[in-house]
Amino acid sequence: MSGTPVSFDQHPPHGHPSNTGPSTQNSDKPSTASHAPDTKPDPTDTAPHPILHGPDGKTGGPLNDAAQGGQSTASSASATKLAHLKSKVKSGLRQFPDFPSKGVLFEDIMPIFASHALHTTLIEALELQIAEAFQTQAGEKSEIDVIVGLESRGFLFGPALALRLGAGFVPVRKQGKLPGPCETVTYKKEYGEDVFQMQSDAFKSGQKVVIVDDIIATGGTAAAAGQLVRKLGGTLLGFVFMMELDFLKGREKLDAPAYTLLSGQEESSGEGKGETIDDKLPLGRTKESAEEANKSVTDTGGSLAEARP
Ligand SMILES: O=P(O)(O)OC[C@H]1O[C@H](OP(=O)(O)OP(=O)(O)O)[C@H](O)[C@@H]1O
Ligand SMILES: Nc1ncnc2[nH]cnc12
Repeated sequence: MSGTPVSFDQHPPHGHPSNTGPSTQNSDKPSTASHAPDTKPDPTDTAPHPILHGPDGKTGGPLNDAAQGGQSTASSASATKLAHLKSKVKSGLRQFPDFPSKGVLFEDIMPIFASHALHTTLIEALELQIAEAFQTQAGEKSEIDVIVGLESRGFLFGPALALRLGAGFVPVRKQGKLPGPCETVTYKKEYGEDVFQMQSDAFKSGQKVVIVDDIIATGGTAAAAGQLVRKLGGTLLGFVFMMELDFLKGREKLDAPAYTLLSGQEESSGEGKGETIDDKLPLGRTKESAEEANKSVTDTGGSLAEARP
């Protein structure tokens, strides 16, 4: 039913609208469907280490890979902590079928920000994720000069993260909102087309930039932001997302490493490899609508390379 939220564990595996069986995601607590999630600390929470999506799309970012050959106690503790934080963040998500249009399973992140505890946990998790991804020290000034946040949900946590990292914050906004000379890119996203802008003097050429946003779906939005950063002469270190809708393969549109805290809409109830795109479509989405949503940036001013570095 349109507009009715479903919990993380309730939403069916994409591509299987009729499959309403239990999720196999992990032992994270399900979010509550119609009210803000319970945010009390849970001493019994023993979630396994979730997948860290590294730049190659496989398990583990740079630190994790190195860790496989002999992890230090400190990095091991940090990985365990990150796993715990991710599990908490995930408990604050909820899903709305057929929003904003039919066939889209909307991931609602707002309960996370409605809760002081979950909001705090999210910022901590993102800081740790960035420390792992870019080998910075949590709590210390990083080599990152600028966090670029994407309108509008990237504005919810980009500035807080920038403060924690000792970096500046620069917004990418929808067309017509920023004064002065701007760079402009038109792009396609999961549900429609949009135009992004960035002020031409937002940062200095050569500054090190990390782009953050809540969700990467088809990747059109993030790819467009990457183009803007490059138009300004920024050194794009990578992208960080709260969540990735894996089946839409958005990271393939990106030309810098991408890291995500959580995966969404990825379960396939054990069908395993060899699934077609039809098997991976959420809630009645047609192959045609998914392919339409997945079309690349329309006004790129340059081609997008492989996502993997
Ligand atoms: O990977 P894609 O398919 O491009 O989609 C991802 C984008 O879609 C949503 O933003 P939206 O444009 O809905 O704006 P909002 O944050 O203002 O709601 C989301 O916050 C991402 O920015
Ligand atoms: N399924 C989805 N849920 C929330 N935000 C999105 N942005 C693009 N696709 C989305």
